[in-house]
Amino acid sequence: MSVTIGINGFGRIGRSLARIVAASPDLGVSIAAVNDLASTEKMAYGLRRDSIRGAFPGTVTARADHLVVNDHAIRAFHHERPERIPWADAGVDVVVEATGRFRAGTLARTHITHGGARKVVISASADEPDAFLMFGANHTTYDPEQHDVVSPGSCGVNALTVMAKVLLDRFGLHSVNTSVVLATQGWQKAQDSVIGTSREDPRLGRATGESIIPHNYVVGDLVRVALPEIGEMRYSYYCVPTPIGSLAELSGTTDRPVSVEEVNRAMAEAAAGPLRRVLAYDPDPTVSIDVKNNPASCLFDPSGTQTTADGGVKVRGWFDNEWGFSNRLLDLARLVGERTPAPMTSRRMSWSIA
Ligand SMILES: NC(=O)c1ccc[n+]([C@@H]2O[C@H](COP(=O)([O-])OP(=O)(O)OC[C@H]3O[C@@H](n4cnc5c(N)ncnc54)[C@H](O)[C@@H]3O)[C@@H](O)[C@H]2O)c1
Repeated sequence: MSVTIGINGFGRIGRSLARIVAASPDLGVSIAAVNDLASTEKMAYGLRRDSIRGAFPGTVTARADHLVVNDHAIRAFHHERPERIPWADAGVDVVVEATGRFRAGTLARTHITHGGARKVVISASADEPDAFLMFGANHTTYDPEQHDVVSPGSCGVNALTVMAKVLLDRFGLHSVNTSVVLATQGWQKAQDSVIGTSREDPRLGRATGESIIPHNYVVGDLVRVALPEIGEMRYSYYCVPTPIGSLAELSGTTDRPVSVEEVNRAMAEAAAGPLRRVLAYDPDPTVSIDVKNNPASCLFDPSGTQTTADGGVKVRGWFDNEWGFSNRLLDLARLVGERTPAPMTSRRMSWSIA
């Protein structure tokens, strides 16, 4: 069964979703509609040409109110308010909310209450969604009866969570400290614009190419949502001028002293086994650009592992902040779309047939 999605916001994340879906006919996801303030022509151009990903491997054209991607027609809307978008008319089941503007669960829910979609996946660490579901860590807690608006947290949260999950399951983990170094985001400024920034911290309006900019984003709270056993965490988060490719580091204390080899073996086994797709493992010396187009939440780098005799451990992973995260958004869209209970009428019919 294929899940039909609509994308609100055809920016870096929205277009990554479109590229991934176009490249993966077996994914079980199809795009029925997109909404953005931009014209359909600009949406098509943004998908055809990309400074990070290169030219679109196929055809993209704008035709009346449709975006045509490799002969697949996608309805294009241009509404500013989410409650105006007629998702149901376009056959959309699950909306991926990727504008960055409607991160609040209450606002995102209007895609359901007004637009007629069944479920919403917010592409960011949302405010009060029904659930935060990090793939590979707690996505199995999804409850179709309770969870209509869900969020996978952020790209950094996912990278940290999968490494924490392996350490926690294999060795026990507490006293955790994390760092994320994030590639440039679209909302950052090329020149100082501390008044123009929508962010509270004026440093986030400083010129992105000039500085390492601290961001007081509370990444640790969301790792704990997925893995409450690890307890309180400390965290730091920095924005840097690289165009794509980000870094996550996590340190903590294990229940018993472990060796570097044990940690790396545990990560390699998880990457080849239960966490395949969300965790990748690469022993080749890696720098951030090497992770570009990697679909995992985290590309584990065994050269970053350190341990101490008293149970201290430190690990390092890379992540493509757009591509890996967009893959998780699609995983989540498929999860909530597939497990959406059938409407009452058809449910009653299937009971009577049984
Ligand atoms: N880029 C990343 O690496 C990344 C990673 C993880 C999460 N996110 C999150 O995903 C969200 C989107 O990020 P992005 O990088 O794609 O941003 P972006 O700025 O590239 O894209 C946002 C898009 O939304 C459109 N938009 C803005 N207001 C709108 C409205 N009212 N209605 C319809 N469309 C509207 C814009 O025209 C733009 O095309 C943000 O919340 C961001 O924090 C981004």
